[in-house]
Amino acid sequence: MRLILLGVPGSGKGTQGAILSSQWQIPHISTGEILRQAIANQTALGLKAKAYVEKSELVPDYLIFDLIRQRLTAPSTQRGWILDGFPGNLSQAQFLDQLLATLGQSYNRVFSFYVPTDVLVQRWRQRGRSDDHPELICKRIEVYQEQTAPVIQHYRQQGCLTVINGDRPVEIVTHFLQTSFSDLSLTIQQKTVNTSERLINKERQILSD
Ligand SMILES: Nc1ncnc2c1ncn2[C@@H]1O[C@H](COP(=O)(O)OP(=O)(O)OP(=O)(O)O)[C@@H](O)[C@H]1O
Ligand SMILES: Nc1ncnc2c1ncn2[C@@H]1O[C@H](COP(=O)(O)O)[C@@H](O)[C@H]1O
Repeated sequence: MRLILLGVPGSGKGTQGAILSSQWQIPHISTGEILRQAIANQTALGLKAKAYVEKSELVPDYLIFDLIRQRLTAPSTQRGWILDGFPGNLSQAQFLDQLLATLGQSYNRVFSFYVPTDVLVQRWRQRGRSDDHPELICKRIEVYQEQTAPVIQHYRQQGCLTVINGDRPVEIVTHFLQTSFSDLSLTIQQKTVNTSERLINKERQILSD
């Protein structure tokens, strides 16, 4: 299972990523969370990323590329992963496409969380993370609209995007994610069955000719 979760700050990606990761036993890779931990632990990555995260700007791509390359080539991600907050811009999306092609892998689905602004405002107030004050939230939304929204368009054009209504109770959103995913599996399974049947019929026709 390989999923990408996108959505404005506070739309619920991290909440759902953690639930699905525990249910499916695959890593939840939140770039924001990894960066916050790296900053707290004062690692080399943290020291380089700190000034950007504190201003709610995207950290330079090369730092994120190294981080994602390390995670997606690690044994722990061989069974699958849930990406949360990555790709943050189009060059990161292109990097991911290339990395997955090199690894002979692909993502199953991209989910984009939609939550109305008035609901988001309440969530930011309640969460109270250090970057949840109005000035930094405005900055993250601006970054999202300018740099991350084109990523959503990229996946929409590839036909692998599902928009999720994130303004529902947590368990309902989880259920929707699971169901839309199993619907997708069913579609894929059905397509495989149809293709196999077509091939068998073609073989029969060739043999009888
Ligand atoms: N479906 C929901 N209903 C109500 N509250 C929710 C829901 N999903 C998440 N929340 C709450 O909203 C807040 C933001 O959620 P979360 O941290 O998962 O968002 P996020 O998209 O990961 O944000 P960010 O990109 O800023 O890290 C949290 O306090 C979380 O508990
Ligand atoms: N994909 C990313 N590219 C660059 N910088 C990123 C990325 N994801 C997160 N960041 C930085 O971390 C903070 C917090 O991210 P959340 O997704 O809101 O947890 C973000 O403002 C960037 O500075």
